[in-house]
Amino acid sequence: MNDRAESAPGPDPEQAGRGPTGYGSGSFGPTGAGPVHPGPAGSAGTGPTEPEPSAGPESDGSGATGAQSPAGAVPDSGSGAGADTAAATAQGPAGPGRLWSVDEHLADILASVHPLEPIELQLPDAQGCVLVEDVTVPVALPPFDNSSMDGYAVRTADVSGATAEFPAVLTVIGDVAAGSGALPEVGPGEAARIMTGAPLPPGAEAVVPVEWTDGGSGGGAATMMSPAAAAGRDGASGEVRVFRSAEARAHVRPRGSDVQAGDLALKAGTVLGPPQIGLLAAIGRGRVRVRPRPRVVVLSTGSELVQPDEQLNEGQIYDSNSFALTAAAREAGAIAYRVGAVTDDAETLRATIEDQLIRADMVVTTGGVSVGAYDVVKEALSSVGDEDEPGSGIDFRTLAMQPGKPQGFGSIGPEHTPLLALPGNPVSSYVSFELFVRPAIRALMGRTDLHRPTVRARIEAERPLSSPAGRRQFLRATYDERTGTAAPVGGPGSHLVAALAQADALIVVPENTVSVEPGTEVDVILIG
Ligand SMILES: Nc1nc2c(c(=O)[nH]1)N[C@H]1C(S)=C(S)[C@@H](COP(=O)(O)OP(=O)(O)OC[C@H]3O[C@@H](n4cnc5c(N)ncnc54)[C@H](O)[C@@H]3O)O[C@H]1N2
Ligand code: MOO
Repeated sequence: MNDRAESAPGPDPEQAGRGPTGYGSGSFGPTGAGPVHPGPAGSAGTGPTEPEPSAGPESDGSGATGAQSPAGAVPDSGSGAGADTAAATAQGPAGPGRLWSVDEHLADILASVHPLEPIELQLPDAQGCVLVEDVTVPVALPPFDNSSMDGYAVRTADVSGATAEFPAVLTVIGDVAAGSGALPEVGPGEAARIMTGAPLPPGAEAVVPVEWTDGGSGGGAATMMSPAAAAGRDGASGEVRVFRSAEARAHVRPRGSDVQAGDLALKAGTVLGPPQIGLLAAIGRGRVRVRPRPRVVVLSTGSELVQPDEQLNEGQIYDSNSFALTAAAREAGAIAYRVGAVTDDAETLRATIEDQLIRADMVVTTGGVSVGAYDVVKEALSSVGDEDEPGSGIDFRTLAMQPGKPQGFGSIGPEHTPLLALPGNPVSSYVSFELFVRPAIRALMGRTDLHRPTVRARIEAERPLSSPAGRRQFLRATYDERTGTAAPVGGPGSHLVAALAQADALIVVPENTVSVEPGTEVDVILIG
């Protein structure tokens, strides 16, 4: 179960509906989905069949108070930090009203996410993966002395003192091309025409570039060689005039000058980027042991959601979260599978997730985690844990942050696959992804650089920024490295996807700060 194919999955893994068919009908736990599946994963609920959730008063800071609202204006006018903090205080730290800090939530997630077991992968599939073995060099690079220029392989004594006026005249004994096996011996008074990368023939001590010679033409300095085919190998015989002397080993790349046999090419823990993949290929390694890229299944929930390109009817909106988060998961290093929106029906959602588990190292859902009557993720997953399995099940929490207040996290299914249930508001889900999912993906990959870089920057704004008391706020911004400033884009509203698309940074306003004056230095997370 949940076996990982060594090769990359089929084409376009992001495509909806690529879920496995015929997956066993076992349930998540005591209250898991029954054996009745709604259909292939991804096809479930792409059309809204449930009633629309009623639009309750919004408490997510999406009101008119933008980033430039007056000092002290708290955008979260609903059950914001005040209410949350009061509840937490009233009910104690472990009670249902407990407010969790961003750091606590992240720590809990990272404590339960472990690097995936290493596997052997073909080089192209290993890109972005963490190497788990020390790779040593089996043969020296370059494997033989070779020319760094197109020119003539010569004996240095023969060209000593050569000038344009008094050139050395050598007999050309043949061509040495890259890949040449049988090499001509260069004797006194002789030269072999040699191409870049070709082995230095025996007897030769240096290479003179063709530009230092007449190229066999009998005239002045050549700009290039006469093509072997076109010239009927003219130039590979006859005479060549050399206009300059050459030091021993000039334009020769010595065997082993890059790496020697037995050298450590790459050490365990290296992230395989393009140059590292190139080095492995150069030393002849076609397969390496790495931690695989995690397979992350992204599914959005909401009966109001319609896929792009489809007809938008009254009250419907396009599903943007599954696209944004699938792209973000891929960018974080995962193999991402996008599952289309699932309707607000707990059984459908449970069955869809169950269908996906076979190809998931992690599941990410969006929407349905708040307190609405149709908050399906909460309904479907609150009770999937197995009482006999410590740590199993999904825990729904209120976090002291904006956006991203409601969050779910836990593990699901027989393999205890981590599941993060993010809030549905598009900015909330994206910010939550950055803060929680991305580090978790990188932890699964065995990477040590889990987090985005954070810099200190001065706020560039016309008016003070307001932030809800008791919540760490993440304001979308553009960061200017040159001036060391960050300027908010859009306001704090969790629905502002257009502003999010302009942003490359998140301004972090601490929990105990309700107003930030322009010019103040703050932490800024670089997400671009
Ligand atoms: N009475 C309360 N209402 C709300 C509270 C609260 O504490 N009390 N919290 C608010 C906060 S904060 C957030 S965040 C949201 C989270 O709600 P859900 O996770 O249940 O998300 P939904 O209700 O499903 O959707 C919220 C919003 O986002 C839109 N959405 C959802 N999915 C997508 C998608 N895939 N692509 C684009 N847009 C999506 C959805 O249409 C809603 O507009 O709850 C607040 N309410
Ligand atoms: O502000 Mo909610 O906390 O929109 O994610």
